[in-house]
Amino acid sequence: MTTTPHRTAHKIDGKAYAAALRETIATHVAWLKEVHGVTPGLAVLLVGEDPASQVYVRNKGVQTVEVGMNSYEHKLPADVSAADLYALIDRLNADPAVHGILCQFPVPEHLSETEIVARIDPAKDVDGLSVVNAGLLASGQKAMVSCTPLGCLMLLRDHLGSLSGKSAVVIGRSNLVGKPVAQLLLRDSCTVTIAHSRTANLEEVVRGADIVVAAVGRPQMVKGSWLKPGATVIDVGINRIPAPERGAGKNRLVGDVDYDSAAQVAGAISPVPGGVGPMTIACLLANTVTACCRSNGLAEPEGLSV
Ligand SMILES: NC(=O)C1=CN([C@@H]2O[C@H](COP(=O)(O)OP(=O)(O)OC[C@H]3O[C@@H](n4cnc5c(N)ncnc54)[C@H](OP(=O)(O)O)[C@@H]3O)[C@@H](O)[C@H]2O)C=CC1
Ligand SMILES: Nc1nc(=O)c2c([nH]1)NC[C@@H]1CN(c3ccc(C(=O)N[C@@H](CCC(=O)O)C(=O)O)cc3)C=[N+]21
Repeated sequence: MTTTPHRTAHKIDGKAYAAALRETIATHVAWLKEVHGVTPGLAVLLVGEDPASQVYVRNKGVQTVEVGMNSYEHKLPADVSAADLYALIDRLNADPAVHGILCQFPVPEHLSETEIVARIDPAKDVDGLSVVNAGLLASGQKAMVSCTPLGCLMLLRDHLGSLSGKSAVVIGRSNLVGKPVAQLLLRDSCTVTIAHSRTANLEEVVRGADIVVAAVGRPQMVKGSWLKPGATVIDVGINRIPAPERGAGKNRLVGDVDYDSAAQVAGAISPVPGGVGPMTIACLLANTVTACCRSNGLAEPEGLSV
């Protein structure tokens, strides 16, 4: 009789990595204050009252202050006019105390995310969403890189060392996550496939990959049986699903990967929660420090960008 050896993937601890990154950031912030007399400042705009967005924005504000930076939170009513929102962005663009500006998405229907992003000074676009930053990244130049992709790449490099020559599949092609993740993997010399809702034979495409990044928004879609044994899996998805076992009306957070089956096959996998999510916020702080240094003509600290 043969027995299959029991495998359990290494858990990629984004929470711990993010905590260490925030310590590094705090050191740089202290140095910027003491030696150069500047305090990095991050402005976060929240339009409307989406409960999940409120939680993220609060977490961002708390962590910004924890590392010694200034946090400017602007809560706007759901029916704010585009003109009023743009006037605020213009003020923040001109404010020397503000080095990073992020408008939390999604915004209400009557506003255009594309136009909001276009209004933000690319030098303060810590979300890396502007055409300028997306173009700089795509052409291999120094850019502000979106926080979630930056966090994914830091975790992958930390776990694998060099990514050169590895085959990578990114599931999802959004401007915020899928596309910039793919650009970063390409820059690190992976052979990159970008999959999306029209991809034929997704399971087979995924099975060829040494690295899988799932940014889909479909709870537990990627199964262990789809994976190449030993693959490294980064789960970006944040989905709330009903959890009646926790009590009536309770929810729990799951990723786009079915963690339990994937952990039997993968070599390493990032969990949800505790994986990419905490990295996103830490990288937002890192981008703000980077933006502050660039705008003051100072050398950029190492370890805050990739
Ligand atoms: N951890 C974090 O910090 C963050 C997490 N997220 C989470 O990551 C996930 C993705 O976010 P985001 O990129 O903004 O989402 P979008 O909805 O903008 O993009 C989703 C992508 O997934 C693709 N897709 C949808 N269904 C399928 C399918 N059945 N098979 C293959 N591909 C599919 C879509 O394809 P198509 O283009 O063809 O429609 C699209 O490209 C969400 O769960 C979100 O909550 C997002 C940002 C930060
Ligand atoms: N302009 C813009 N930029 C963004 O980067 C952006 C956005 N809009 N809109 C929404 C998404 C989502 N997002 C997350 C950030 C942190 C966690 C996070 O901290 N997650 C924790 C758990 C949090 C919880 O328990 O709810 C974790 O995964 O461990 C998750 C998701 C940023 N986004």
